[in-house]
Amino acid sequence: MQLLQDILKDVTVLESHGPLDVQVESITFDSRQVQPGVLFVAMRGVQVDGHDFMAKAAGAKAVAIVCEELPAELASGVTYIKVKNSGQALGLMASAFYGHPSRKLKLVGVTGTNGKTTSVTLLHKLFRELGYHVGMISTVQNQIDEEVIPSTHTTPDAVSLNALLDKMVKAGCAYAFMEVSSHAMVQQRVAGITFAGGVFTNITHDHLDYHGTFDEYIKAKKSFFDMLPASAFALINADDKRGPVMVQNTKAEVRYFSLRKVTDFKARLIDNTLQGLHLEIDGHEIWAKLIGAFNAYNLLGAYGVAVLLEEDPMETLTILSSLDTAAGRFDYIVSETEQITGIVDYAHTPDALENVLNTIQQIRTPLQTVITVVGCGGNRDAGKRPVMADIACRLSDKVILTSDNPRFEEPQAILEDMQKGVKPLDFKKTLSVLDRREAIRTACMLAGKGDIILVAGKGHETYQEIKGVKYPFDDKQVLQEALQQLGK
Ligand SMILES: CC(=O)N[C@H]1[C@@H](OP(=O)(O)OP(=O)(O)OC[C@H]2O[C@@H](n3ccc(=O)[nH]c3=O)[C@H](O)[C@@H]2O)O[C@H](CO)[C@@H](O)[C@@H]1O[C@H](C)C(=O)N[C@@H](C)C(=O)N[C@H](CCC(=O)O)C(=O)O
Ligand SMILES: Nc1ncnc2c1ncn2[C@@H]1O[C@H](COP(=O)(O)OP(=O)(O)OP(=O)(O)O)[C@@H](O)[C@H]1O
Ligand SMILES: N[C@H](CCC[C@H](N)C(=O)O)C(=O)O
Ligand SMILES: [Mg+2]
Repeated sequence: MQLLQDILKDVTVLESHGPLDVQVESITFDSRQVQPGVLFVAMRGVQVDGHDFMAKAAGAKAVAIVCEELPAELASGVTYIKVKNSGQALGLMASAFYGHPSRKLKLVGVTGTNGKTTSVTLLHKLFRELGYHVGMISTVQNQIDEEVIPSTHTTPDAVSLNALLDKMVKAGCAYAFMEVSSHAMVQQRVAGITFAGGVFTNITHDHLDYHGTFDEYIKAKKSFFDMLPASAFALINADDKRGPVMVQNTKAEVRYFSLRKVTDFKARLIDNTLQGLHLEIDGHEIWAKLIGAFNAYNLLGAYGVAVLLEEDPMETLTILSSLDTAAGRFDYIVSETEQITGIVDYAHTPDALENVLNTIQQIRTPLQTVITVVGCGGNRDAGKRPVMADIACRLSDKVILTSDNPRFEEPQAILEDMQKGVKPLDFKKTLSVLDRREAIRTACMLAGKGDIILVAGKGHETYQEIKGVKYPFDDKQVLQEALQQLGK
C-alpha cells in the first residue's frame, strides 16, 4: 500500500482532480481487475481503448484513474490524473509502488531479434555458478535462482515486471538478466527501470506487422539504449551493421564484441560440430556445448557482460564451456535404431532459420539428407512467410511446410503465403502437410538411416495455439514418438 502522491513522484502530471493523499492498494491497467482501492491506468491498445473503461473502473470503486484524456464526467470519490503518456506513467508508477526494485540489484537487459533468450539463460546459469542469487526474465520462463515462474510475454507488463523484480530483491538476488522486446519498448513496459547494462545481439526481419517498417523496428530497439543511464554499459555486436546506430544517442559506456573485427571482446570460431563449438575468446581456447556458429555470439556476449560486471575472465570462460543451451534451442535427439538426428529449434524468423540450417549444412556429411519441417505463426508478420519457405528449400534436401500457431488466422491461408516463396525448381522437394503432427511423422517416414530432421519455429513451446485455445503440443516429444513408432 502506498500514497498516490508518492507513486506519482516521477510522473509529469498535466492535470489532477481529487485528493492525492489517498492510499493505493495496487495498480492495474485492466478494468476487469479493479477492486476498491485500486489505481486504474487507461491505456490505448491494439484492440480497444482502455479509456472506454474508465466509467467501469470508477463503478468498481477505483481509488484513482490515470489517463491521457479525462472523461466528460468525473465520478465522485475518484481522483483523476491526466498525463501525456499512460504507458510511461504506468512504468514510473509501478517502479515507485514497488520501491524501485531495479535500483536494488544489477539488472542487465538484452535486446535484438535473435539470441535474447539464449543470452539471458546463459547469463543466469553463469552467475548462479559464480555463486550469486540471480533472477531471469525470458520468453521461456522467469526464474529466481532455481524457482521457475511461468512467463506470458518475453518482457512482462510494467506491473508484473516490477513485482517480479521486487520478489528477486527480497530473495537476495544481486543480479537479474532480462529480455527486452521491441513491443516492450514501444509500450514503455520498462519505463522507470534502472539498467546496469544493455546488450544488443542483432536485428533482422521480424515483427513488421506491429512496427510497420524496418526503420520503426530499429527505432524501437534503439530507444532501449537511449534510456540507459551514464553508469550503465551498452555492449554491442559490432558485426551487425545496425550496431553503431543503436548507441548513437546513448549516455551509457559503449563496448563492442565481434567475431570479425578487433573490438573490446573478440572471438574466433575454430570449429563447429554436433558436439559443440571450439572457440578462441580473448586469446583463450574453449570448447562449448552449444551448437551453431550464432551461439559463438551469444557466448561472447555473455562473456563480455560478465567481464564488464567485473567477474574473472578465466573463471567465466571455464563455466561458460560447461553450460547447456536454453530449452528448444538446437535441442536434439538421435534415434536408437537408425541414428536419425532430430533437431528442435525456435527459429521463427528468416535469419534464425538460415543460421540454423547453415549450421546443419556445416556439420552434415554428404550422405545425410536434411529434411526441414517448418510453419509460420498467425497474427504475426506475414512478410516473413514466403522468405522462410524459400530459405528452408535453399538449405534443405526436402521440405515439409506446415502450421505453427495459427492463432486467429486460417492455417491454410498461412501455408499458402509460405508456398508463394517456393521457387518452381524446388517444387519437387516440397510437401505441404497442414497438421503439424502429421508433418513431423511424414518427415520421419521420409528419413533414412543417419539423416537429419529439423523441426523449426516452436522450440520450447508446449502448445499449439488455435483460435484462442492452447492445445498441448511439444515438437520434441512428437518427433521422438514418431521415430519410435516407425521403429527408426
Ligand atoms: C500487440 C501487443 O503487444 N499487445 C499487448 C497489449 O494488448 P492490446 O494492445 O491488444 O490491448 P487491448 O486489448 O487493445 O486493450 C487495451 C487496454 O484496455 C484494457 N482493457 C481491455 C478490456 C477491458 O474490458 N478493460 C480494459 O481495461 C487492457 O487491459 C489494455 O490495457 O497489452 C496487453 C496488456 O499488457 C498485452 O498482454 C498484449 O500482449 C499480447 C497478448 C501479445 O501477444 N503480445 C506480443 C505480440 C508481445 O508482446 N510480444 C513481445 C515480443 C515477442 C518476442 O519476439 O519474443 C513480448 O514481449 O512478449
Ligand atoms: N545470436 C544469434 N544470432 C542469430 N540467430 C540466433 C542467435 N541466437 C539464437 N539464434 C536463433 O534464433 C532462435 C531464437 O533464439 P532465442 O530464443 O535465443 O532468441 P530470442 O531473441 O529470445 O527470440 P524471441 O524474440 O522469439 O524471444 C534460436 O532457436 C536460433 O535458431
Ligand atoms: N514470441 C514470438 C515468437 C513466436 C514463435 C512462433 N512459434 C509463432 O507462434 O509465431 C512472437 O510472439 O512473435
Ligand atoms: Mg526470447
